[in-house]
Amino acid sequence: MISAWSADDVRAAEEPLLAAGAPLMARASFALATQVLADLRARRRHVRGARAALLVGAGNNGGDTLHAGAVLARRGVAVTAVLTAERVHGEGLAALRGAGGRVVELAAAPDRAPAVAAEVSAADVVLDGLLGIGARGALRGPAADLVTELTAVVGMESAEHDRSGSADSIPTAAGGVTAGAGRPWVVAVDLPSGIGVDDGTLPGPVLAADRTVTFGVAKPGLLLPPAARVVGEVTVVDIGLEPVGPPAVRRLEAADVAVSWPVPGPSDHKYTRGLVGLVAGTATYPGAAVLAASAAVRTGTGMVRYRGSEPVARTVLAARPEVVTATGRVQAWVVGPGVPTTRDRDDPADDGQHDRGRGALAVARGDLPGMPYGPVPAVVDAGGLPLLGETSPPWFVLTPHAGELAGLLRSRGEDVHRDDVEAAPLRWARRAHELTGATVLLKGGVTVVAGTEGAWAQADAPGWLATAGAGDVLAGILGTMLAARATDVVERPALAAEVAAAAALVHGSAAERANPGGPVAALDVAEAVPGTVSTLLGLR
Ligand SMILES: NC(=O)C1=CN([C@@H]2O[C@H](COP(=O)(O)OP(=O)(O)OC[C@H]3O[C@@H](n4cnc5c(N)ncnc54)[C@H](OP(=O)(O)O)[C@@H]3O)[C@@H](O)[C@H]2O)[C@@H](O)CC1
Ligand SMILES: Nc1ncnc2c1ncn2[C@@H]1O[C@H](COP(=O)(O)OP(=O)(O)O)[C@@H](O)[C@H]1O
Ligand SMILES: [K+]
Repeated sequence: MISAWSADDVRAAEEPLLAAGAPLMARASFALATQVLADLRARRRHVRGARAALLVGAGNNGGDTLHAGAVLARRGVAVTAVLTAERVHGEGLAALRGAGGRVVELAAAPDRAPAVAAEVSAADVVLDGLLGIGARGALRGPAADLVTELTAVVGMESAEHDRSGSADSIPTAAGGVTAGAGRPWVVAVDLPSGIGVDDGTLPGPVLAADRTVTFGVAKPGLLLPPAARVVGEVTVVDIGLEPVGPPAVRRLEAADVAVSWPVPGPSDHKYTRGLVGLVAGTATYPGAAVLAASAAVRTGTGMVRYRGSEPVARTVLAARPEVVTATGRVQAWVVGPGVPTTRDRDDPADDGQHDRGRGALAVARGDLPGMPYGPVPAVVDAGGLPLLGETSPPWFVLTPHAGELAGLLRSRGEDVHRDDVEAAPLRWARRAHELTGATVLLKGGVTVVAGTEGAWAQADAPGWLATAGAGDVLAGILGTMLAARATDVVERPALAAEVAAAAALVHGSAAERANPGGPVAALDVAEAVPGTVSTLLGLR
C-alpha cells in the first residue's frame, strides 16, 4: 500500500525531528543526488561531463535542490542553477558555489526566461526545485514564466517508464514518450512544482517529470488525478519521517488485494460465498447485462441472480448459463448498467428496470421491515444513479464517470460540469459522498474513491480500458467482491471504499492481462479476471 499525507501532516511530522536537530535537508538532498546520479548513469555512459540544470525557488525545496546540485558538481557534473527568486536558500547556494556550480539569476532579469529555458532544455537532467509542500496556488512570477517557456520546448508529457517500478517506486500513471535525445530527463524535487499538493489539481503551468523523488512519504497530489499524469515514476526516500494520523490518500498494491481476498474453503458452499443480484440491461442495452453478469461470474461469485425482462434474460443466459433468474437471497446488488438514466417510469425503453432497481435498493438499504434479505451492499451505476433516494448508506458504492458525477451533483444543487469534475476529481467525489452519504468511486484513467475515511486513488489500468462496456465489467467485479464480504461492509462502512479500490485494481490489472500493451474489449477484460485473481493470490 502506498500512503500519502497532506502538507500539514508532513510539516507536523518534521517539526519534532527538526527540533531534535535531525539533518532532514541533508538526508533529502543526498538521496536526491544519489537518484539523479543513478538516472544519469542509466542514460549515458559517464556522469562526469553531464549537464544538470537546477530550477530553484525561494523555499526549502530550492534548498534541497541546491544541496543536491553541490553533490552532483563534486562528481564532475556541470551544474547551472537558475534562481527564480531574489532570495534563495543561503546555505544551499553557498554549497553549490563552493562545489563549482554556476548561477543564473532569473529573478533579476525576468525577460530572459525564453533564453534561459532554451539553455535549460539543452541539459541532460533538470531538477525542478521551484516549489515543494509550501506551494500555494499556481506558479507565479519568474518561476511561472520559466516553466511556461520550458513546457513549450520540452513538452508537457512525461517520459514512459517501466510500469513495474522498483520496491520503493510507485509505477507511473502517465504513459507518454521516452525522453529521447534533445529532451532532458526531468526530476521533480519532492513534487512537480505547481501541482495542488493535497488535491492533485493542476492550477497552472507544470513541468512534467520523468521521476519524482519525494521525501519521507508520498503527498496526495502524487497519487491523484490529474496531477498523477505529470509525476513520472515516484521514488519515496526515507528521511525518518513518521506522520501521525491516517493518510489522506492511499493506493492499494496487488499484494494488499491478495491478502484480503476471500478464498473459499472446504466448508464453503455457494450461499456462503456471496450471491450477486443484478438489475442491468434493457432491450436497448442488453450487452451491459451480459458484461456485468460475465464479470460477476468470472470474479468468483457463489451465484448471479439476474433481474430484467425476459428477452434480455435469455441473452444473458445464452452468454452465461451459470446465471439464475429465480428470486431469492442476495448479498450484494448491482443496479444500473445498461439502464437508461431517465427518471420517467413510463419510458418504454426502461423495460421495468427502474422499478426493479428501486426495489433492490430499498432492500439493500434495509428499508423494508419484514424482508429478511437486507441491508446489503449495492453497486449503483449509470441508470441506477437517478434512482437513489435523498441519502444513502455508505455501503452503497456509486460508480459514476465524470459526466455522471456532474449530473448527480447538479441534481443535488451543485453548479458543476464534467470539466470541473475532471479538474478536481477528489474534491467532487468527496462532495458527492457528503451529499449522498454513499461511497463514491469516480471512474477515469486514475480511479478515485471517496468514502467515510480518507480516499483511494488507483492507477492500474492501461488507457486501452477506455472502451464501451468497461464500466459494466467493473460493476460486476465490484458486485462479487462486495457480496463476498457483505456483512463486514455493512458493519464497517470504511471497508466499502477499500473494496471498491481493490475492484478498480482487479479491473485495471485484468485489462492489462487481457492483451498486454494493446487494445482490449470489455468482454476480454471480464474473461481475464480469473487469471488475474490467481496471479494476485500467488502473491500471498
Ligand atoms: N522543513 C525541512 O527541514 C525540510 C523540508 N524539505 C523540503 O522543503 C520543502 C518545503 O519547503 P518550504 O516550506 O520552504 O516551501 P517551498 O515549497 O520550498 O516554497 C515556499 C516558498 O515558495 C513561495 N511560493 C509559494 N507558493 C508559490 C507560488 N505559487 N508561486 C511562486 N512562489 C510560491 C513562498 O512564498 P510566499 O508565498 O510565502 O510569499 C515561499 O517563499 C519540501 O517540499 C521539501 O522539498 C526537505 O528538505 C525535508 C526537510
Ligand atoms: N484513460 C483511461 N485509462 C485507464 N482506464 C480508463 C481510462 N478512461 C476510462 N477508464 C476506465 O474505463 C472504464 C469506463 O467506464 P464507463 O465510462 O462507465 O464505460 P461504459 O459505460 O461504456 O461501461 C472505467 O472503469 C474507467 O475507470
Ligand atoms: K519541486
